[in-house]
Amino acid sequence: MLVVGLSGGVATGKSTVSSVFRAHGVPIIDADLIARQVVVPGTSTYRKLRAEFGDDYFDDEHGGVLRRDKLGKLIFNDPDRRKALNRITHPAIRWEMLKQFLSLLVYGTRYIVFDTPLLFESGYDAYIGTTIVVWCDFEKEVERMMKRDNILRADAESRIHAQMDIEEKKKRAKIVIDNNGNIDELREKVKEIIGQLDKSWKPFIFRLVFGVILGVVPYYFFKYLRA
Ligand SMILES: Nc1ncnc2c1ncn2[C@@H]1O[C@H](COP(=O)(O)OP(=O)(O)OP(=O)(O)O)[C@@H](O)[C@H]1O
Repeated sequence: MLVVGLSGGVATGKSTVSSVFRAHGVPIIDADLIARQVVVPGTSTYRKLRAEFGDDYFDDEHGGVLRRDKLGKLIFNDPDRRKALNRITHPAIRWEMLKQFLSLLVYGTRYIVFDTPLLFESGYDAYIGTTIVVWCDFEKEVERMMKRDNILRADAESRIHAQMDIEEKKKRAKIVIDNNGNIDELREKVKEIIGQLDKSWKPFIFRLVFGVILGVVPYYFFKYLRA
């Protein structure tokens, strides 16, 4: 199975791109969604977060849900608290991603999209088949974020600056999508990429290599046991 990593800047259009893949029947592993799911009340990650950050960061009038905005502000300016958050949440996120990946592997999907804003920062790009970066000009990125999230320009700009430079991401990507046009143009570009991926031999090669490994490893293992 070919894994297609999808990344970009903040509000450059990743979700819009992944929705086109989804509509085409391609499974998506959505890192943002998983990051939200692992901290819902009742999970062990939730309990650890509550013990670490205290009741102020949880909204008990609404089921005790995590106050993401408040925690986001805290960790934005405090690297130690950010490390504490990552130490608690990252193992759960990685485990959930692995579970989803393995179930899709068993299911036999030709390729999947792994949608994660921190694809390059996390170093996952080194392990996956191909990478897509969707970008737009800084000014458009700021405007789209301000409109979608109803935030001030200064907040939008600082969120962009907190991430890896988009030019660096573009350099490291195999496929770069320019999202300076309108949404329909973006959708057309994604459909073209889907057409190329559908024709690609890469998923077949990945399956062949995986199949060989699955056959060869047990063969030598049992040979070794019998010797
Ligand atoms: N080509 C476009 N023209 C106009 N608006 C767009 C375009 N592409 C995306 N948008 C809008 O910009 C906003 C951000 O897009 P989207 O949510 O897809 O970005 P994202 O990269 O997934 O964001 P995030 O980094 O927050 O996860 C949305 O409101 C979306 O509708």
